[in-house]
Amino acid sequence: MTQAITLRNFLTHHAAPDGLDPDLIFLIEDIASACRVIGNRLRNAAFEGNHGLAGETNVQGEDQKKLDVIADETFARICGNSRRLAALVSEEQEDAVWLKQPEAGDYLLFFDPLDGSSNIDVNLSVGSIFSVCTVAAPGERDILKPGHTQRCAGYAIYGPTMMLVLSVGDGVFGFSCEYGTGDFRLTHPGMSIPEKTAEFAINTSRHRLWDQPVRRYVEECLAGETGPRGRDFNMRWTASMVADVHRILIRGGVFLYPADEGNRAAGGKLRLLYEANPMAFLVEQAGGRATVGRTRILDVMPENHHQRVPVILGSAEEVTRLSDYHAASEKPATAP
Ligand SMILES: O=P(O)(O)OC[C@H]1O[C@](O)(COP(=O)(O)O)[C@@H](O)[C@@H]1O
Ligand SMILES: [Mg+2]
Ligand SMILES: [Mg+2]
Repeated sequence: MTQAITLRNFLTHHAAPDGLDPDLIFLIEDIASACRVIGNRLRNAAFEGNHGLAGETNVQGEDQKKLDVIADETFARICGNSRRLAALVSEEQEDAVWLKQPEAGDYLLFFDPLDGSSNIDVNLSVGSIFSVCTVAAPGERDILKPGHTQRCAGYAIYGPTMMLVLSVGDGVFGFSCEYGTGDFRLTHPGMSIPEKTAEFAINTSRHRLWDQPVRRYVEECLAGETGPRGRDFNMRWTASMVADVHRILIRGGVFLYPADEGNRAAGGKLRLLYEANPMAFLVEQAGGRATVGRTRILDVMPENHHQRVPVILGSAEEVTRLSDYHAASEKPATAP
């Protein structure tokens, strides 16, 4: 069997028609190294006494797991020396960490070091999410970049196989980590999301809090073959965005973490800069759609570093249907 090409070979020769900036290649390789180290720390967590809480809360008021802290430190340590990296923006840090005087074309790295960390102690898949944007002008210390300006986005999934999935704006490519060498090798070229699906993912324990368009959509799916959709739907919810999005990139589906009565004041649940934007970039690159209801996630203008947004993403037909339901519910009632 021929050996699948390595991440470095792919980035150097195949990732973009005009080639990639070598400093971006170095940065992506550093991100891959950080993810490899985090994957190994997860694997050994029980031996190293790293299950459980760190005893601190992060800027979002959430209890940090020991591995949230380890993953955050790992990203900072390994990526922090990347030559043109100007700043690190982490879920676990209140403020951006500036590494150098920013110059035009320098990179900004946004990351959720460990996503789905409530799944660690029950030994289910978790991940790391990342996004890379560029500094537009010398001295600019603006990290509030809309998602359509991302240069690269991706995630690592720590599942039965450790994988790195990424896009530099020309399709989505999945690399599996080879046991023994630790190399990431291209195993999933040109990942694409089928337009149609019969699988949805949402935390249904929040049903009582949903708005009418989401309630309508889910109830129609649950009604199955005899309902308005005329077919049966399957449901999955992992409580780890990386695992839920990975499933959609492999076999289609739609993922919803909408605004509801319980999270509206906060803006939603998922964070724009290091969860929603990178996943929306990947989903669009794979032929799917990603919205906050009607508006494209990638067009949301960020207002703050840890901003939360509603997220609806996946197979284009279902996301369009949900967007239509939102539009219909916003129309003023017509006079009788
Ligand atoms: O527990 P809930 O409300 O279903 O939320 C699950 C969501 O929260 C998250 O775990 C948030 O990520 P973190 O673990 O990085 O805080 C998402 O991965 C997931 O989609
Ligand atoms: Mg997360
Ligand atoms: Mg996290």
